[in-house]
Amino acid sequence: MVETIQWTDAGVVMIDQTRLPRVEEFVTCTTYEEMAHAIKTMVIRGAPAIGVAAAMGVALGVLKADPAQLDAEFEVICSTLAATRPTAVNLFWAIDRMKKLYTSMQGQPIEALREAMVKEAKLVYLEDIAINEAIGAHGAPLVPDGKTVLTHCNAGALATAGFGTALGVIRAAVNAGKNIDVFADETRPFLQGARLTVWELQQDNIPVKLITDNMAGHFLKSGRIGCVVVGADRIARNGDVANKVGTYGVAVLAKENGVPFYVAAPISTLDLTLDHGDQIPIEQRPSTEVTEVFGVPVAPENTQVENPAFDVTPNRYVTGIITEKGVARPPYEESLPRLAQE
Ligand SMILES: CSC[C@H]1O[C@H](OP(=O)(O)O)[C@H](O)[C@@H]1O
Repeated sequence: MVETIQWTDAGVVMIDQTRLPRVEEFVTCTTYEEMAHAIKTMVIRGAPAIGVAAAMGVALGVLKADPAQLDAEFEVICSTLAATRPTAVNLFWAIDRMKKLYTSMQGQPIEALREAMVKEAKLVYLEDIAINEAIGAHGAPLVPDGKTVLTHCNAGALATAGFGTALGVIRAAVNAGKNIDVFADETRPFLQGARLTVWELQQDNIPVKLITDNMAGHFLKSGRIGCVVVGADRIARNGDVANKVGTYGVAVLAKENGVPFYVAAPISTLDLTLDHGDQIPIEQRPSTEVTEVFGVPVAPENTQVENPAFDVTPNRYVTGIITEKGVARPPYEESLPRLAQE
């Protein structure tokens, strides 16, 4: 299993996901500023993974903060990390969790605070792996045996602390003895599918084929796809799902062809403060992600670009939302809050 991120005595070590699959290179962050940069530049990416990274980034910041300016510096640490990427709610969930711990330790010696912060960040990491395994266990029975699973982007070990959410469901189905293979959408423009999902599944010897994004409809119509399983970055209380751009199109084509469309995500991806998905902030990313591939231009100079990193899939296209506490079914306004409270 690939190691996405690790807390070490030398700093937080993570595989540089901008270099995969050609280069397996690691980055070590020793400050919260370096961690913020790693999140913003997608050295580490994926909703749960950037939540873990943010928690570790807060701990790094507290380790180096000036005890005489602690409250002011802690605020800057959290706001800097919160400003990195707007869509994945896991980032804000993790920062809020570290803030609650900080508040609960007011007046305690700096050494005790630092130790508690590091311990909490490590706990966020360990809990995420267990959560993903539970998501896998709930999702595996939903995967039709003997068929192909279509997935979009990367919601695997590389998008989490380990095991993955959508790929966790796939891993659990394979571990349960199901005879399945995977079609991975390349997922332009950042190519998480081509560069990360294919690489991950090959590491686990799970049969995977790469398809281009514009092939999804053809295969969904073919009868070959047993189900679609994707991750999520933020889910509103009505079950609208923000995920990597292109997910919406896959979901509509899945419904058109009667293919179940599942979203696999931890409860920490729910944003029950939002009534519907149109309220979810959509990150706009640099034009060069669209006009270049590994620095090679694929469009004329000065090409104007739109590059929304996510889109929102309305709940009517979502067959079920697989969480660590079970599978939510429509009406999501009732099932999601109930699951979140369990
Ligand atoms: C485990 S869900 C990961 C989720 O995050 C990805 O976005 P990005 O690669 O930009 O961080 C994508 O939406 C995945 O579904």
